[in-house]
Amino acid sequence: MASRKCSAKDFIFKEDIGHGSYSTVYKAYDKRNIKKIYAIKVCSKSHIIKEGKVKYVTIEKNTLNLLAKANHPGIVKLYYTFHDEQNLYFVLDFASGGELLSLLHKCGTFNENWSKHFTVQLIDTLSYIHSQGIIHRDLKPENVLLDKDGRLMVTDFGAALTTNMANKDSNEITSSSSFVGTAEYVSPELLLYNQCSYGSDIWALGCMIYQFFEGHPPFRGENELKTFEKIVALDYSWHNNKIKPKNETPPVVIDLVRRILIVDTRERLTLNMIKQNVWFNNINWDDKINIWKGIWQVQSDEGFTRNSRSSSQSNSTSSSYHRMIPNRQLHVIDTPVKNITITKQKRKKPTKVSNTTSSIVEWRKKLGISTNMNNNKSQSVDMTTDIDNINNDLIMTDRISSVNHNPQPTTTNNILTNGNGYLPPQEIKKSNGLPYVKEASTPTRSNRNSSVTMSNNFIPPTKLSSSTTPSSRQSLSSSKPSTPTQTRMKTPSPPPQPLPVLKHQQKKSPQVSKYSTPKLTTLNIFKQGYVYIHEIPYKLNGPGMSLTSYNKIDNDLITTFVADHHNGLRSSKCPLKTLILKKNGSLLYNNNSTIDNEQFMVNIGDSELSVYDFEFDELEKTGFLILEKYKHKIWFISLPSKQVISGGLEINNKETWVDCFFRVRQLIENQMDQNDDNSESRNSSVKKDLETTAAKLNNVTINESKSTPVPSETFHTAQTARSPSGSTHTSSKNSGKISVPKNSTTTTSTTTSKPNNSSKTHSNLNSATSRSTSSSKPGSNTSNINSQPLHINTPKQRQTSTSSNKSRSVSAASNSNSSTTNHQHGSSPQITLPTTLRVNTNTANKSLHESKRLFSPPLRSKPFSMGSPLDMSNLVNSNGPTSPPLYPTKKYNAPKDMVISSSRYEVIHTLSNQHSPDQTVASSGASAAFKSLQRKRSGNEIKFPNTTTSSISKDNSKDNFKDSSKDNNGK
Ligand SMILES: Nc1ncnc2c1ncn2[C@@H]1O[C@H](COP(=O)(O)OP(=O)(O)OP(=O)(O)O)[C@@H](O)[C@H]1O
Repeated sequence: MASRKCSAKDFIFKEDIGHGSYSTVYKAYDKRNIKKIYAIKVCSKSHIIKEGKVKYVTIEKNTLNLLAKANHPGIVKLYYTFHDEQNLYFVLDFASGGELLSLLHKCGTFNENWSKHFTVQLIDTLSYIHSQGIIHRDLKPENVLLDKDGRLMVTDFGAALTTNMANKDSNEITSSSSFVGTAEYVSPELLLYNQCSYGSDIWALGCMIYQFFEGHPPFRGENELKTFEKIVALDYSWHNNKIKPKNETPPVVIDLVRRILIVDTRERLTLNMIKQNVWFNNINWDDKINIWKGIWQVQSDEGFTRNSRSSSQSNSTSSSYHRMIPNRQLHVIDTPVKNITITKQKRKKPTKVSNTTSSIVEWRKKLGISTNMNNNKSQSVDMTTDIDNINNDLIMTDRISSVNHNPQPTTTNNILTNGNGYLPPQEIKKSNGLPYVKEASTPTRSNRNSSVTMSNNFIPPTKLSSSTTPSSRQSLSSSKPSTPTQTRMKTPSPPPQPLPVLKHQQKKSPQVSKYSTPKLTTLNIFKQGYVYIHEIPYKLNGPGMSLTSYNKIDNDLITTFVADHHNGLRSSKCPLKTLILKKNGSLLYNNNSTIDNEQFMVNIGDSELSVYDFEFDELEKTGFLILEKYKHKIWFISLPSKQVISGGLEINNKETWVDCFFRVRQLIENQMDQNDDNSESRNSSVKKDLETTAAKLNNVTINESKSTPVPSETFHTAQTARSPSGSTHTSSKNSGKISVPKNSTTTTSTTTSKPNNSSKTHSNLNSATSRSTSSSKPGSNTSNINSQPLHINTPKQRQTSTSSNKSRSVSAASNSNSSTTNHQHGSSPQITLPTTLRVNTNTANKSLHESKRLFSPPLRSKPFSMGSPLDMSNLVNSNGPTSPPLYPTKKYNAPKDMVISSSRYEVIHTLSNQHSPDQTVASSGASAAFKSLQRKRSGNEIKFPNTTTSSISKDNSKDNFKDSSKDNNGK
């Protein structure tokens, strides 16, 4: 395969799969070989410079470059590097199995077989890395990824050090070093002497072996300083794992770890010595085929000890395997409340190097050790490197290696050895043509052109950013890598819609946002619908949500929980409830059988409330909205399918629950602004609203008639013909009675009555229809750009969607106009349709989204009630408050007193200004969740089947909890 010069245009960027402190990693397909999947690490140049990361990016690039030569299966391979105006790109092996740490968290601990297998692979990999004169310096389970077969791949060489040591199997101190690494795995020589060696990696290996058996690293203090103290004092012990039976760790392993975790590097075992250890007596270190079998290939038994999270379950091994690989996403949509005085925006991920460094300085100061940290001669890159240097010196004008677009050499069959290790590249080439490094010629213009032709509406990031992104979003996402893009631009936003105001509420003073002008509605019920609510109380001593697990609400916990309790969470066993969100923030529920028995659940404005979106999609009725009142309760909220409820007690389906939450929080903030210290009056207002709602709900009529399947054509007609007039379904403001006139849903009143802004709406509607009919396949040419639905699933927009998530966090805290952003990108008005109306073809969905975007529902003025599915579809657009107007050009200005934090604990802690021992735990859980925050909400993907991404995501979402490994194993 001829080598070539690459650019972002050569790849189809899919979902982001992770975030580092200076990068976002995307899954991507090679356009020239669509079966080939890569992980592309995208680093924003400006962010790298701003954060002083140039050095680490350069090291990573150079090291991976060097290590890519031998195709060692234990190292994430770098295939290409390139850059454009904004970003640097690393095209890497895609490790679909995720991080080893996640697997370990899932498992609790590994059994001896797995531990040994992983250790053997680590040793083989480290041997190779050291043989190249490289010290990794940040080895830990987080930096070890797994491929689809469970074969490990070491990654993250940003802290690596290249030495000239002749003896590669020596723990002799090689150099003075900068302080890098992660507290728990940092070696004592680095702490005490500011020096490192190959032995430093071996120290980390020892920590990892310990962790495989015990479930946690050997040295972990309440904070980094305490951790350091433990490290130099060799203060660790075995059998601390309460889940695991005592003495399960074989003495031979304990002895091995003891010989590795030795402070004096001269006494510490070297890799060769480790290989000779009795624990590896059955290992043939030359048998690379066996060594490099994936963990899923070698073991048929469970290779792990279940932890408490799943101990109640005894599912089959294979399903357990599948659940081991996390691929569901928990999105934190938590918003801290205002009046918190942290102003600095938290980074997506803590910058471990600098954090650890400052801790070490502090620690060394305490001990009276020299704190001269500038002894870093071995690192050659100037931290002050400017953008030109990045362009010219650092990155990256061509491929690392020529690429064979065949399946990767990471399968056992492809691992070629010469008995001593890996075949030299030439040998490999001769043997089977697998990739190896070679100088590549500059691609020809025609090559480049051809890739452009293949690019399906690819718009270079620079173009796209200038044409699509409102400044507010840019300002929020300025420090993140801008996303490579491949598809289309977004259509302009619909015009602002008036908000409904009920007459009897007009006396109340209107709530006006500080940052935006919409008159917020005084409609009492913001959102209402049938849901399943699963409530888990907090209990100090577990097992469900005990202090330990509760404090670590992260992706893993929720994934496990949902997998384990799927049936209980959303099934006929779980009775449907009516959930009501009031404008005062009250979230109430009502058991449908006892409709008058309304329960107060929580207040959305509560500072101790966190909200998570776990693959939640209102259109598809998948996933969960998770609400958590800190140390009180967790609620899993999910939506029933239309088959279950046949009709729907749903109002305001134009806005998602999440958007409604945000809007209500915004309202509450405004109220707080207006009357900061009259909590009493707020309480009485809450009470009053509760009473009003209770009275209203007493009169709700629920029509239990079964839904009638409706052909897809009808669906389209119903969408486009939905009346903006409001004549069909209107809410009763006086009686509180909700009823829908029969047969009212087939109205085509678009032409018979006009909404407030009817002319505009009408023209949009027409325009939607014509676009809908004239639209061609996605990506065929730019003329389609304007005909795309509101959500367009491009990496760029996923990026802005990320920003959108972030801005959600901002909004409630700051009373900003973030709902504007949300509405534009993350959550356009949702139309909830009966399942029978849902059409899965691209065209139909496209029509749906176009109609959805352009349709301008009026206020209702007449009562409505549940009816047939068609009734519902009309209800959807004819009721409830509209979203605030959009202000795409308004620049977002964060208020000074705003906090952006992922951690519910941190928020609470900041509020109460107290310290408690569980802070660390809570923060780490939150930071894991915060990582997930950066991912787009699954709904964005599902909505647009026009892109390949959407169909893939859709599949996943549909099958949310049955086959959680599908995405990882099915490639
Ligand atoms: N080759 C890959 N295949 C699959 N996922 C990957 C790959 N590389 C990275 N990831 C995922 O993306 C996340 C971010 O990776 P990245 O290397 O950018 O940052 P990091 O190493 O986690 O953080 P930092 O570089 O700040 O230490 C990782 O945590 C990992 O889950």
